[in-house]
Amino acid sequence: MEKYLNQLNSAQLEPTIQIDGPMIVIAGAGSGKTRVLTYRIAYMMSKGIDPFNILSLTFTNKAAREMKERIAAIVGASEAKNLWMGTFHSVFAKILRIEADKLGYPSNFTIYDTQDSDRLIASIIKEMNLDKDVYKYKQVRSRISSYKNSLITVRAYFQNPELKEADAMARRPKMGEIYKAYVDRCFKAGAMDFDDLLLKTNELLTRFPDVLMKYQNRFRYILVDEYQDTNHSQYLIVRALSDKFQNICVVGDDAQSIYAFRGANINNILNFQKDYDDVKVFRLEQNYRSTKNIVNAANSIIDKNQTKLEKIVWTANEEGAKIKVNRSLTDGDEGRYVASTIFETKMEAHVPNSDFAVLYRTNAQSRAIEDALRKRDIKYRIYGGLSFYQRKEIKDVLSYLRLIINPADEEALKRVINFPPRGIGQTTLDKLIVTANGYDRTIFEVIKNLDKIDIKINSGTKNKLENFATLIESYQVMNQTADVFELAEHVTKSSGLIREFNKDGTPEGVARMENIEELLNGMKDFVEGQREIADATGSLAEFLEDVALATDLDNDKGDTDHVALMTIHLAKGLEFPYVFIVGLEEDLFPSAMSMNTRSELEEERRLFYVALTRAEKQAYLTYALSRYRWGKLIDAEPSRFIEEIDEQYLDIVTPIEERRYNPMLDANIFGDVEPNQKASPNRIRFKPAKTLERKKGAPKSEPEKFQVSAPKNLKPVSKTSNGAANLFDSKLAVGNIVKHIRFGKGEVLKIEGQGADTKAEIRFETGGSKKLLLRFAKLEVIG
Ligand SMILES: Nc1ncnc2c1ncn2[C@@H]1O[C@H](COP(=O)(O)OP(=O)(O)OP(=O)(O)O)[C@@H](O)[C@H]1O
Ligand SMILES: [Mg+2]
Repeated sequence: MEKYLNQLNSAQLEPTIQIDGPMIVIAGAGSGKTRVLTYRIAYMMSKGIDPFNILSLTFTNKAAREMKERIAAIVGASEAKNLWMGTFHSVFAKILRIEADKLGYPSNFTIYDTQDSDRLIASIIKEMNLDKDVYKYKQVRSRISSYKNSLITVRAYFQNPELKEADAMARRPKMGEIYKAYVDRCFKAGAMDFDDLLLKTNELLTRFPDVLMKYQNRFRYILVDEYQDTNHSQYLIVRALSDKFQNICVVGDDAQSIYAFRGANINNILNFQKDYDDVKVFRLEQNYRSTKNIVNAANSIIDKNQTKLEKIVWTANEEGAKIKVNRSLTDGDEGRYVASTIFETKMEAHVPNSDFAVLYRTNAQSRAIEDALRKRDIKYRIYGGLSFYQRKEIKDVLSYLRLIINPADEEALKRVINFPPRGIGQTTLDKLIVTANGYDRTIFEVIKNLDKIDIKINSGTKNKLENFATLIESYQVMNQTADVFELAEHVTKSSGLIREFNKDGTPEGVARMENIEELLNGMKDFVEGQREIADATGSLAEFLEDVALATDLDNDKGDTDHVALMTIHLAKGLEFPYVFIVGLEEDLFPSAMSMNTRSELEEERRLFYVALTRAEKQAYLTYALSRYRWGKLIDAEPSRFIEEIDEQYLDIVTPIEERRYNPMLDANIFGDVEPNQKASPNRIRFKPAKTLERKKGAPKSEPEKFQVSAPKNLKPVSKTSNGAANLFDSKLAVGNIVKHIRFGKGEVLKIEGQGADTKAEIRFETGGSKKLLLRFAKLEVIG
């Protein structure tokens, strides 16, 4: 037997060497699903299967790259080159380029990113004179996205009165018209958005049986990772392609299905056995990633979900440390806790930054963490959010490049026609758009034919427009001989972009220049790197495709040693020795928007399961008692997910819950009690109540849920270690001047409420007055 197969346990070996027929591996986190896929491909190749016939679909391009590297290490780099591996989007974008003409698209079609789609939708809403507060472009985009992922084309939309009714009920009766205009405009611009890459592939495979047959014969063996998060459109593609040979292997974990909000359908995994004949089902039970504590805690969490496939997950790994639960006063404190813990762990355990990940529910939470890490001089990187390629200056450069390849690209043209400023105003652009729509031509075609068509533009402006077109055409000529790097270098200089960004001399301007430099460096790398890949030529078109489909995770060259900051959604499939899950508060995680139904709440719980199972050695759960959200400081209470974990797996650094005022606990809030109470018999404990699920509509505060018992030897104190007064005990009066750790100096305007609920309204010098709950606010009386 092949030597590398020794690196699998017997349960993993079975699906690895099962090559023919439909099969599914359903298994919990960290049990080696991705490993099975990787080794299976290597095994198939060693059995003589042509890599050309293997299609492997992964969740990120990074995952595909890593898999390919691993396979290359086993079977040799030259063999692995020919594998088709990547995300659904990147693989099918390639196929669509080959077959584009069948669908009436140019093979060099542009891929619109969400920013491009948003801009186009906003522009259509404006052109149609619709109320932009009713027709919010992001909501409209996500609605269009859900039509596309359910394969509802414009025609299907108008044939189905129920859809129109549903949109009318949602106060958006013109949704269908916007959808149509959007689709028409994309088509005319030679552009596909992300959803089109799947929708058009489906169209291709259903309308052209010969094309379907071609790819069925080509992809005789299909493998899909993270199958639980495929949407309907992806599902149909896989079905169609695998229909002839039925050599389809999918792996997944229903407990990790977390993309329902983007159309992922958990039923795809649940129904797999019904979709094919004689499906072989494999289960893996041993987790290799995490300690016993983490595995057991994760099991205890997911147990609370009703909709799930029963699974066993166990590990032979060591017991490990308990999961640390930490409470902070504010999000700022939470950040400081994370940063100092990382700092200390690094010192003690001599581990690199890259051993740590901080995971959060929403991107906005990263700021407080970043601040604290910066203060500690700990290098970090934020994944997600605005990707490098979406930064303004980068998009400007890319827009010029996109126009070279596809001058019909309306969004690229609108971006740079007057940037750097060349005297072509918005009025002119509006005229061009209206004329282009009227003649059913592209804006670029209109510019090229100004003399032949009916458009009122003065001769000065005409000249400017013609010069712009000539500039783009000169780049097109250069593109025939120059490589991406040479071309981009020329474009940034001759278009005036460099001059424009250099002009202001501000730090922002400098940063923009550095980013452009970084882009050019990346292009140089790309040109060099492409020589290593079969079929790749290092062309501009290839570069733009890479960029359009790059997720932020893909840009990670692994060159610096940094702490990873990302949303939980992005962390799927990854693993880190130390994982912080921050912001574990009701309304944040679980999200306030996902608590209306049981199924939404169960998806949040799966998200928590995904987060926890990323940790190898140590997991930290943190929450704050107050947090800035939407520009306001609001009170928060601990997430139900903390309560749901069996407490034997937890090490509660600070007491978990005090919904009623408790002086013992307050002493601790103010930092008088040493947090390190690990060995103390007097630790504050809580006991979860019988029913852990909060009933819909039930009040949030249910004090009887917990039996809080305070350690006897703790005394409430009124002075914190940094000297600020515990104002709950003190006599704060109207007119006092106080200092707040965050807002600075302020005057007390009003005091209301009693006991634990005492609040003070304070007008701060930094602007505005705020109401603060005294037992949480760190106030120092200074006058
Ligand atoms: N038989 C094995 N021996 C040693 N290590 C293993 C074995 N199987 C898996 N691992 C390791 O365990 C970790 C988890 O494996 P893998 O990422 O394949 O799990 P997964 O089921 O895909 O997890 P997830 O559900 O999070 O995607 C990896 O570091 C992997 O290398
Ligand atoms: Mg995996």
